[in-house]
Amino acid sequence: MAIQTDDFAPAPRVVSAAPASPKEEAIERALRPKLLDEYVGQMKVREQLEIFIGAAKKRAEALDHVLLFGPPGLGKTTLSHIIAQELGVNLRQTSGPVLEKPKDLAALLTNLEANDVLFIDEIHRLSPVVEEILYPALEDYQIDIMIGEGPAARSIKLDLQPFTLVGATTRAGMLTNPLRDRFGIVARLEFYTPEELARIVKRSAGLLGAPIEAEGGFEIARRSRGTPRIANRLLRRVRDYAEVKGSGTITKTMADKALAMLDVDPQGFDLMDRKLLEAVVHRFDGGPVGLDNIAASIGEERDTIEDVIEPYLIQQGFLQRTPRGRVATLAAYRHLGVTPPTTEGGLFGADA
Ligand SMILES: Nc1ncnc2c1ncn2[C@@H]1O[C@H](COP(=O)(O)OP(=O)(O)OP(=O)(O)O)[C@@H](O)[C@H]1O
Ligand SMILES: [Mg+2]
Repeated sequence: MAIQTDDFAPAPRVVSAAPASPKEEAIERALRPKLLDEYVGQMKVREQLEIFIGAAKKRAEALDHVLLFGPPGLGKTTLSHIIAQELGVNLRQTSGPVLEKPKDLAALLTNLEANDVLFIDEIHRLSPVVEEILYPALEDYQIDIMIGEGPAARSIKLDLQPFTLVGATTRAGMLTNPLRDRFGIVARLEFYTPEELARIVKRSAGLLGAPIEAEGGFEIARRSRGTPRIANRLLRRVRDYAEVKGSGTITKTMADKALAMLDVDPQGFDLMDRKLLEAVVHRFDGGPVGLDNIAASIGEERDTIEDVIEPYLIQQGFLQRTPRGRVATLAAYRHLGVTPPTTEGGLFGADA
């Protein structure tokens, strides 16, 4: 039997929101809902899309361009596939950093059939020259390409089939204005509630053939940082645990024990979350502290902190982003079991 190195590689971070390995990506694909109706949560986005997709289909037109943004693992890629599926068209998939030259994008665009979906992941990382090509394509379904070289070079216009661009990004703020303005539908994905995640866990357990009790599922859901990717990952780890240490059924006790072993605390925070909170509280007196200082202090990339770790801590009210830097909230002190400072002029006095 072939050994997959990946089976032995230490998991970088059990609640990291990025797919851990090619193997995990394959499992994710299998768990991905295929239709809008199976897509749990994100009511607002789903409602919008249902209407706009219905209308586009009725008129046999291309759907307006869609921008999906939100933290990793919330279902952007999944949604892009669903959009194509619901429209009944092909999906072509690429990503910002992969499109190095204008001709890379031109090749994709000219191969699209009428009303197809082009999905560009990490669209904030498109190079400016490639982005230039995209503007007229989005607006008039046309591209300008250069033929020949030197003095003989000339630019010709090519007509494209009408198409829908679906762009995904973890950072809408990093898109240039002209690009952002060309999306007719802009959808922000939100963290999921524990109830929604419990539905996802239940569905995934069914697909994986893993017996699960409602309370076991809810425990996993509650500790998944609001993120379906993490919920599915924890589910698989808890299943392993229940198979080895229990009868195979995922009960609340099994979930509790497995998650404690994985260092996921009852709030769903993992070591990195706690490290960040501890750094802000202990080393920087609760803040305000700049991102670079936090990054240096916990040995993590700035981008990872901003895209992956912080959004959930902020959404849960443990951390605040202020113009002067990051500030730990009372909830953070409480979570770490540390008495918050009561000084006037201190953190909770000065700005109040
Ligand atoms: N609304 C949902 N309902 C059910 N499952 C979901 C939902 N959203 C995401 N998932 C599951 O979570 C996994 C991760 O989702 P997806 O890959 O779409 O995230 P993403 O936002 O594209 O992440 P990234 O920013 O890392 O690209 C998918 O495999 C899918 O099974
Ligand atoms: Mg994705």
